[in-house]
Amino acid sequence: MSLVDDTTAHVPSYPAFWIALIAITVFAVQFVPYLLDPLGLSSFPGPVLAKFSNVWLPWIVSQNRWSVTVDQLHRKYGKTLIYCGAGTFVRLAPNHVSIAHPAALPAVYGHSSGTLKAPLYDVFGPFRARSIFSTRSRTEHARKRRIESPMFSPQSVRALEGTTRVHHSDLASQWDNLYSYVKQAENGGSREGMLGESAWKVEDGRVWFDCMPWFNYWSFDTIGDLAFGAPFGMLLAAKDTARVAKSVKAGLATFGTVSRTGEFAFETEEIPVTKLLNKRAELVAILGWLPKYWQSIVGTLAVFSGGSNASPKLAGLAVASVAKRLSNPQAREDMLNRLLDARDDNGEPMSPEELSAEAMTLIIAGADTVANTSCATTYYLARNQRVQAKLQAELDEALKAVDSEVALYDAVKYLPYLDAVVNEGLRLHATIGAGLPRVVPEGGITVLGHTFKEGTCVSVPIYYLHRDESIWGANATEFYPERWLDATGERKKAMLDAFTPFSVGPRACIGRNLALMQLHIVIATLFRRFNVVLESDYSLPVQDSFVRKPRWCAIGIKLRKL
Ligand code: HEM
Repeated sequence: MSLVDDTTAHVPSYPAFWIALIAITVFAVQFVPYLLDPLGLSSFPGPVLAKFSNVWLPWIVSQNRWSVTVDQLHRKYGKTLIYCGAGTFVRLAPNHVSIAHPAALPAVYGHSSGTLKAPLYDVFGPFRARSIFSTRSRTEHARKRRIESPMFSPQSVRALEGTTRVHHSDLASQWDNLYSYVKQAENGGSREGMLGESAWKVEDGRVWFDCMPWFNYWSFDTIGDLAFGAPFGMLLAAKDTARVAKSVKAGLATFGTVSRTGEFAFETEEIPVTKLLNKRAELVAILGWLPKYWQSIVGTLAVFSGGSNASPKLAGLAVASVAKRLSNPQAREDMLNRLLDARDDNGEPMSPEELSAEAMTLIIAGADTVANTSCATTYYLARNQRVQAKLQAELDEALKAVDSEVALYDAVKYLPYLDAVVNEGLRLHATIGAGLPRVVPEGGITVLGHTFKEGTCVSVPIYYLHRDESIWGANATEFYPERWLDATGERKKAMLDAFTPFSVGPRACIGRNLALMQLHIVIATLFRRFNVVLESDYSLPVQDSFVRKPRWCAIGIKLRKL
């Protein structure tokens, strides 16, 4: 009798066996569908790896080249006329086609398209309950949209202006504080230092600092106040910080029994909100494109631990924001009221988890996007002194009778040059630059003469549409607000058809009116008060992960003579 179990003797242990097994598996999983082409996409051009593998797109995203690569591919294949559509259609994955044409916007995103959000959106929420942004169910989305739309109607947004003013004013005051270091330096004071977490230096009669964190402080405080009746306190502390629930589960459990003293009924901790948000954004933009079985493996890799750890902490922020607001029943009307009053078809209110999911969407979708757009617009204005001077002349004239450091929306809403500046910032930066992926419904859809089968993923790349020379002219990559004022007739129509910073259709941005108000007021307030220049003629460094976030933006400011 053998003392060893030799039943494994038939299993070859040499590497060739395993290599062969992996090769056969890869062939079966990737090449067979490629060869069979069940979605009929073989005629569309694209990178070879993208045609048979789901790894190409997440790889590009991980290299921080998402919008730019898609843009380059459309241009590349546009020059190779042998392909159908001459650059309009590019295959980004075995089942995904990017369609770079304004006419594709209504076909892919419009009310009658019938498309649904793609599985990418499954990775966005840390809660089991879906938010208005992350849900892929049409019925659930329609219910949430009905509840939340009135919060963002033009009238409701106008009513919020008063609450936002204090934060515009705090931002301007903090930049005044920074500028006061110039005078102090002239009187022998220090030439560099810190205001909160913001490093500054004095040179050439200006104070120099990175403005990106300041736009974050301002924007997050504003949304905190609008949504939950209190700012996070970032702007006054000049610090990327907020108090969050240490354990989401413990936080959620207190919602029904929350204390009325303003004290949290659970353990809390301080977190650097925007730093964690950026880490999480990097990770979800990669994970979202991977098949489900890869997501759980990749998410645990040490290299992504920052992003993985960020998710529960940001969920803790939503939980703490809701809990704090619930502890103050006397709070003025805010967005949370609307969510609290909402009832489903069975008369049931939102669960604590659903409330938190919506709160997190409001914080992230509302604050991050506005901060990034404001920063990018500031960059372009600082880089273009001609444009800045022209804007300031318009603001000086329009606001000469206004006795307030913060611009009133009524006074700046219809200023043509300011409006053109805001549009140009949204166009050129393309805060959400990627194509937003949608799944083709049963029966298929036809876009620009091509019928896509059920289950195909289609998207329209915003960054490309905003820079297409055939629409915007040879100077498409320049910051040139005049284009909005000079264009008329067919040309203006073509521009408006391609301009889609907030997307279109039933899943378009719900906060558009609020975003436009915020952008008009903050640009008018800061540029009327300060002349802003860049440290050098650098390109704006951007983290391109779903939202395009400036990584930093070093500027020098000087108080204008008002
Ligand atoms: C410059 C600022 C902003 C830009 C460029 C922007 C852009 C967008 C875009 C392109 C979408 C569609 C996303 C998709 O289909 O995946 C979207 C959706 C959304 N945005 Fe905004 N947004 C901005 C500001 C805001 C603000 C201020 C809020 C609210 C406080 C907000 C709340 C939302 C929500 C809740 C959705 C999901 C809507 C739905 O699915 O029904 N956004 N946004």
